[in-house]
Amino acid sequence: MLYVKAPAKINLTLDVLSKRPDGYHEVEMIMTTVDLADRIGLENRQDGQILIQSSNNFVPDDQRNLAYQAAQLLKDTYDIKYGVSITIDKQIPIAAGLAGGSSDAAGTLKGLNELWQLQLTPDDLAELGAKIGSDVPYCVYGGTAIARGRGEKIEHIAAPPNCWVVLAKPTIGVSTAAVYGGLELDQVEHPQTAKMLEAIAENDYEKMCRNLGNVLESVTLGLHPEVSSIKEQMKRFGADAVLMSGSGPTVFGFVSNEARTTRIVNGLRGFCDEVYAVRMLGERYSLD
Ligand SMILES: C[C@](O)(CO)[C@H](O)COP(=O)(O)OP(=O)(O)OC[C@H]1O[C@@H](n2ccc(N)nc2=O)[C@H](O)[C@@H]1O
Ligand SMILES: Nc1ncnc2c1ncn2[C@@H]1O[C@H](COP(=O)(O)OP(=O)(O)OP(=O)(O)O)[C@@H](O)[C@H]1O
Repeated sequence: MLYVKAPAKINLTLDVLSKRPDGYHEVEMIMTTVDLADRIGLENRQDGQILIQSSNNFVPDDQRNLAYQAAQLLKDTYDIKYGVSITIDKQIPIAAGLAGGSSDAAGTLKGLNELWQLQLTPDDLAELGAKIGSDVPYCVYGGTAIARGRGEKIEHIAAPPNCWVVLAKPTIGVSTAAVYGGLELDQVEHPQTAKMLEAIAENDYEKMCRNLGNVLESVTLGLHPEVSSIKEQMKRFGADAVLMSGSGPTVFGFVSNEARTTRIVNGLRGFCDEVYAVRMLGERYSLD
């Protein structure tokens, strides 16, 4: 059995520049991986079948699973006769804005590249991953990056200033397509992506906190007011800065000190089931 870690990501910024003719949106977003990860087990099969087993009943166990799609794509592209049993130990909240499914797909691509000895480069895997979903190429590399296009054009940047990250996911799940669909582009307040890049380059924690921004946040807040109240609580308990990740509904808060992190986590647990204190991983390939 080969094991691969598939970490979650958060968006430090998420800007949408335009709507494209293909139905996707042109984005510009800074993402970084955090140390909350699914663990994927891969075992070769001689019968050619792809089987999925997961610790979580809400994870689909058929071709709807992005890890299944990753295995199928490799089989089809490289005419592989083997199959694979994929076990997903799910730690990342589902439909949360943390790229859980995309990271499972990326982890499966990387793991099968080894198991089936395909000798593909990370760039090859990222290009294949784009066929599965917009976040998959980024998840192949991990670390800190600015993503453009529909999310598949990746430029690696330095690790953000070090701090604690509190994640809180309300019980609702959010459909990414519905959130992009609800975006009114002429009304959005664009984040200062250039300032965030400066903050990271200068390793300036306060500047990073001041420049968090996500244009999808107001859409999700409109659909799910409970996300607003989690943001408010996180600020009230003492987070330095708070933002929704991706299309939501997970909210993250940055905290510079451990004692305050513990206080925020304990405070939030009162009315939110899924709360985690994690660290940013910073560099690409840091889990490999
Ligand atoms: C919100 C983010 O997670 C931020 O990292 C991503 O932009 C979404 O990435 P994802 O979940 O991998 O998205 P996909 O599976 O490729 O697309 C889901 C749906 O989101 C919308 N979508 C996604 C990406 C993009 N650049 N523009 C879009 O409009 C489309 O309606 C698409 O049908
Ligand atoms: N391996 C997987 N893990 C979790 N959900 C998956 C997986 N494969 C497919 N799905 C489906 O995808 C939907 C979205 O789940 P996921 O956890 O990937 O969302 P997300 O974290 O919001 O992703 P993103 O941030 O990339 O938009 C789920 O409702 C589920 O039905």
